[in-house]
Amino acid sequence: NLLACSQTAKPANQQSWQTQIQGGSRQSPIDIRSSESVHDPQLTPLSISYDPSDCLQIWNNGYSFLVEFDDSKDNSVVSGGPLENHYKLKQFHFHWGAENNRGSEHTINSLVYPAELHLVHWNAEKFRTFDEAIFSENGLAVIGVFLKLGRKHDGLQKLVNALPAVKYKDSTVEFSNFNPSCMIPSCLDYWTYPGSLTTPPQTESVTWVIMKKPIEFGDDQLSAFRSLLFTPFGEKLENMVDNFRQQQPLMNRVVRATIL
Ligand SMILES: NS(=O)(=O)c1ccc(C(=O)NCc2cccc(F)c2F)cc1
Ligand SMILES: [Zn+2]
Repeated sequence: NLLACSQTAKPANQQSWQTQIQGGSRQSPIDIRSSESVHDPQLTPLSISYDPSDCLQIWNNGYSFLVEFDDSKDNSVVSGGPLENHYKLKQFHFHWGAENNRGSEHTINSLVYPAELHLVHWNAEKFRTFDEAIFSENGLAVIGVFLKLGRKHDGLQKLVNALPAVKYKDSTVEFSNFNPSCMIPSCLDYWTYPGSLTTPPQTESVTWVIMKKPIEFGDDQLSAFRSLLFTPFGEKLENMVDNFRQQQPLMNRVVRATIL
């Protein structure tokens, strides 16, 4: 008939107001409902090994601050768990809120954490560069670690002390000999699901590994994150806060959980 059907079928839990990329079916972040996750006995522990000498610099890219690694060698890698290949660490960054009641991108049974760490790795067995992997199925593996407020995190302080040098968008500072292993929880239990980048271009190339246990850090350390700026030197000061994306519909995905 001439009248186009206005009521196209939408996946049951897709909300019209969700900022869905065109036809996105596996967007991130999501709310992880632990009761709906599937315990998968085949999920082995993650094998994570980082070389602090691969650490190069910190860069304020106007979304977050990235600690970037030399991915020309094979020293800082993650494998095992849900990953078919070994993935090289490219950078890590954080997402946080203006206030303590928001900040993380993923949530656990709707529980929000004040910040979330993302360790971004790319599949160096299947692709030649990070830029190629970012646009490819199984191209990236991002380890997410929740941060909760409590005791000061001694390992993080070296990073916090460098932040004033990258206050403005597009500033960078040399940063070396930092081992990101200090930010991995001692409990290696995790959830895993197929998803996307949480910032543009939101490509659906990410195997997400979300650690079940948070790490702790101090109020002053979170304040240092919040004193960064979205804006370049000379422009209106806009504090870098609330740099997290809204949760996206699960659609037909299953979140798997370890039983370690
Ligand atoms: N928050 S997250 O962990 O999901 C995430 C991880 C990495 C990137 C990224 O590298 N973007 C820059 C970038 C680099 C190369 C090519 C790109 F298209 C691109 F967006 C964005 C989001
Ligand atoms: Zn991120």
